[in-house]
Amino acid sequence: MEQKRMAGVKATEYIKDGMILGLGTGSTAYYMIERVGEMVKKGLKIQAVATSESTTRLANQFMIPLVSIDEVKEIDLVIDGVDEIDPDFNAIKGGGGALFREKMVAKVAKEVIWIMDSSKTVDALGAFPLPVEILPYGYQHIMARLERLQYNPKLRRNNKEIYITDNHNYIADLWIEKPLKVKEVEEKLKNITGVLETGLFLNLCDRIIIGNDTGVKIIENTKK
Ligand SMILES: O=C[C@H](O)[C@H](O)[C@H](O)COP(=O)(O)O
Repeated sequence: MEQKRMAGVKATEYIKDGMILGLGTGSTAYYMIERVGEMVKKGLKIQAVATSESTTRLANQFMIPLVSIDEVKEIDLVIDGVDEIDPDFNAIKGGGGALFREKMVAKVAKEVIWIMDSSKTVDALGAFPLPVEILPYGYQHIMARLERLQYNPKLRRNNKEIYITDNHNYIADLWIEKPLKVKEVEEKLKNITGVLETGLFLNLCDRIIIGNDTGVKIIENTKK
C-alpha cells in the first residue's frame, strides 16, 4: 500500500492549475485522487474527467469538480494505474473492470502517467489475465469465438452474478498462453464482433512512476 501511495502522490506533482485532468481507477489511483482532493481544497483550479463510476464517487467525496468527457475537447493529463507493464510500455489494465473508459480517456489525453507498485513491472505480459469488455447480446457466441482462439476465456462474476461494467457490458478474462504476442492478440480480438474493447494498452503512456521500498522511480517513455 505504501508503494502505491508514494507513486500516486508523486504523480500529482505533474498537475498544473487550469488543467483538465483524467482520474484513473483502482487502489493506486485512490491515493492520487485523495491528494488531488487536498490540492483542490487548498485552491488548485482543475476540472476532472473520471474513468469509472467508483472514481466519480471518490471525486465527489473529495469535492473535485467533474466534467463529462464530452464536455471537453482534450484532456491535458491522465493519471491511472496498471495491472502489468512490460519494458516496451505495453500494459494490461482492467482488473477493476474500468478498461473501456480508461482507454477512451487515455486516447483523448495529451499526456498519460501510469502509477504502480513494484509488483506491476514484468519482463513479458501474461501472468495477469487479459480483460476484454464484451457485449451481453450474443455473449455465449463471443465466448465461443474466444475459446476457438484458445484464449481460455472466463466470464467475470461477482460471487455468482455476472459482473456488469459501468457501460452495462460483461467482462471476459482471457488466460492466454505466455509470452503474449500483444499486437497479434489485439488485432484478433478487435476483429471479433461483440468485443467492445480490450485491456491491452500498447505504448500509450508517456511516463511511469513506480513506488518501491526506497521511494519512487520515474521512467520516461521515449518510444511513444
Ligand atoms: O480497471 C481497473 C484499472 O485498470 C486499474 O487501474 C488497474 O486494475 C490497477 O488497479 P490497482 O491500482 O488497484 O492495482
